[in-house]
Amino acid sequence: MFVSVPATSANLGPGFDTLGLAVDLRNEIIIKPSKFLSISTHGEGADNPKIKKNTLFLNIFNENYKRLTKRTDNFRFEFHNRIPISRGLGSSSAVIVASLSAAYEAAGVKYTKREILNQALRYESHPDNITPAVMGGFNVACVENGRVYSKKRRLPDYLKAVVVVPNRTISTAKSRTVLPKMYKKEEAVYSLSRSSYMTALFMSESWDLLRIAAKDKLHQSRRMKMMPELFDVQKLALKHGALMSTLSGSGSTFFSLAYEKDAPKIAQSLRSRFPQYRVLILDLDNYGVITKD
Ligand SMILES: Nc1ncnc2c1ncn2[C@@H]1O[C@H](COP(=O)(O)OP(=O)(O)OP(=O)(O)O)[C@@H](O)[C@H]1O
Ligand SMILES: N[C@@H](CCO)C(=O)O
Repeated sequence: MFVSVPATSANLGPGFDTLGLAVDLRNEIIIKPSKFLSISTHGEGADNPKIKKNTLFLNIFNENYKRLTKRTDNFRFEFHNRIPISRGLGSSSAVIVASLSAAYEAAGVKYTKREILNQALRYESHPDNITPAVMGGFNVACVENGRVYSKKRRLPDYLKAVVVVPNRTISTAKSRTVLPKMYKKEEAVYSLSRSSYMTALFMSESWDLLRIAAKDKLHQSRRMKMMPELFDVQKLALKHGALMSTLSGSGSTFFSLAYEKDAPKIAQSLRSRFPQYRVLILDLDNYGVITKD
């Protein structure tokens, strides 16, 4: 069995815990029945003993395989990781969505993507990464009584993502602790209005107004202060034609959306100014998690 799951960029500025989209940078897992548990890890995290063990994947897989089959069986897992870990590209959501999909496939139980998404919410309480990881495309999502209600819009081929991946990791849990418990009404309205406007722009493919919609007062600049050079990344990307440029998830990656023709010059300017960071031009993803026998 083969499972492939995309990286995701959440929040998109003002859509804190609600907006997200998928990019074509995928973790792939090959799973085969085996006499003994066996794991091999390649790519991102392969040199990190904690990631190599892949406890997060195995715990979710085993729990759900047992729930679905009432059995415990052994498998061989081969992990090919491309999503940078703890950099704001949804690495934890990718693991959660991939392990759930793998458990349903291995159990031979019929399922829908919506079921995977609702199960994924048990392991990650905000839906903005898990929804595009399952569905692909741009998604707006909310949670009611333990279920995810979401709407997807496919993304066109002529748009690309330019992502700047710093070498510093930022854990989501830690990055949430720098946020205030209370917000002023003006801050809430500022971001709420832009999050709604951004959703309307994505749904109507009105890309040229995105940079107004992408501003935020809830989390972005508070988090960017932990890595102040990100303000320059954002300025430079916008100066060279990015349609919007936002902190990806809780950081440290910075995500810019651009017309295909502008992506190389945005990437080039970022590479020359920040040679220590990885700068990637990525296709957007409309498929979400994929499984094959
Ligand atoms: N490929 C992987 N294999 C095993 N564990 C992983 C893998 N990717 C992520 N993890 C687990 O998820 C944690 C990272 O989750 P975290 O939410 O902090 O970052 P992220 O999902 O990359 O960022 P964001 O949610 O902001 O997009 C890691 O510390 C590790 O425990
Ligand atoms: N909405 C989440 C995304 C990161 O998982 C946050 O900003 O903390």
